[in-house]
Amino acid sequence: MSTVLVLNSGSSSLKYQLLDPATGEVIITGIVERIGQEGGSVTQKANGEKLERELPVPDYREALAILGRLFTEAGMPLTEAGITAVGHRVVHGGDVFSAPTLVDDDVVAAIRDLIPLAPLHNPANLTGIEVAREFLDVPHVAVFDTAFFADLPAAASTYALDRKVAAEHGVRRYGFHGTSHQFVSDAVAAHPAVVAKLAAEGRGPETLRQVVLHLGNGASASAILGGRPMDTSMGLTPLEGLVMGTRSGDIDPGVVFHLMRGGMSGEDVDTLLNKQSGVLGLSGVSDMRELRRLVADGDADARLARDVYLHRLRKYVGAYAAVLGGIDVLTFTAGVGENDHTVRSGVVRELKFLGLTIDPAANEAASGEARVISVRPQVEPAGTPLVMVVPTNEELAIARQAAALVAAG
Ligand SMILES: Nc1ncnc2c1ncn2[C@@H]1O[C@H](COP(=O)(O)OP(=O)(O)O)[C@@H](O)[C@H]1O
Ligand SMILES: CC(=O)OP(=O)(O)O
Ligand SMILES: [Mg+2]
Repeated sequence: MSTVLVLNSGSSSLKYQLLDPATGEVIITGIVERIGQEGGSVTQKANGEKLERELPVPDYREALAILGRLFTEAGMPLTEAGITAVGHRVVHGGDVFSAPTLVDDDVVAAIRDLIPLAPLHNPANLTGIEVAREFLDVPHVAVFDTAFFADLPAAASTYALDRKVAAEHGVRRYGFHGTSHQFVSDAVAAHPAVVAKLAAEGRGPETLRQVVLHLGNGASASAILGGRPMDTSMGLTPLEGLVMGTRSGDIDPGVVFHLMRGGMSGEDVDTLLNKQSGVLGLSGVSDMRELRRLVADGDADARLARDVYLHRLRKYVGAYAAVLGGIDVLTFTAGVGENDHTVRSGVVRELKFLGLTIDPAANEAASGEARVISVRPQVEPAGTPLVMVVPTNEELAIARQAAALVAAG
């Protein structure tokens, strides 16, 4: 069997999956957490068995060494796992990378040069790549979150700043979670309900207008026409746009200067907006499951956090309807989008004017499958938009792209 190891290195965690890109079968999946901190731990699932262990993880080198040992324990030593490529999630590709790229020393240097654009994400991605290249002598492929959005229309990617300053500092909308937005929007376009809708309306797939809401810890929206992105909510960094677990999303840039004049350093404000804001800043919790519990208990801060979260989502769906000239399919994905039916109904219920509807039974049914959750009339009038839930799978998308590049090479 030919397998791909996918590594998603975060600032303090290493998520990994060993999978077969041809079938999508996941052989081993795990996460090493609290790298370089107290209380390191690893959780792995292999052969239907879950293993959890607390152990010191001083750095990435040790995280990968742990991964190697646990693969051996699971009866799949790294050298015998049939690994033909390692796929690395890299968050920021800047203007340099717009497609999956075979890693060599020059690519490593270019990702390093992009650190000023993604100081929270790229250093960890880079460390993951450097250490993994020492451990595994196979082709390594970098798959960039920004790639799908590389050719956004200029009107969407350009900030209205002094052009010289923007060009000098690489300031533009790059967009993130692109692997997910592409995977999910492709799955939507191929879904039988969507194919049937376009056929009934006598339209080609190039006219399909989609809004995708990727709602995880980080969250972003995209407007997609015929498979091509027209706009997306994250910008120069993954801070702009929707309200997230710990990130503010859109704020008046004047807030930054106001806080700095009030005594906070740039570093302080960066930490505030990225790590202490969003749902966490408003309610004290960042996990939507906990927020739901607090709202159910009548907690006023939690209710406001939820209202702000939903208000922002509705604003973006409305804005993207305007960008696309209408919506054919609105899709929810990622941890919150796939699992929290109250967020879905909270967004859609207020958007009847766009023709969007929600079928409570379909919305609340637990299912891991791609499905339609809008009301399905017996005879669907042409032009009725669909609302869908489509599970994302960034690891499978990365594995497939890595395998395809290696096969082509
Ligand atoms: N059953 C659920 N109901 C509501 N929210 C959920 C549920 N399961 C997971 N989530 C949310 O999904 C989030 C994580 O989403 P995920 O896409 O895994 O994010 P990330 O990749 O950024 O870590 C969690 O913070 C949690 O709030
Ligand atoms: C780019 C980004 O925000 O990623 P994540 O959601 O994994 O934090
Ligand atoms: Mg994610």
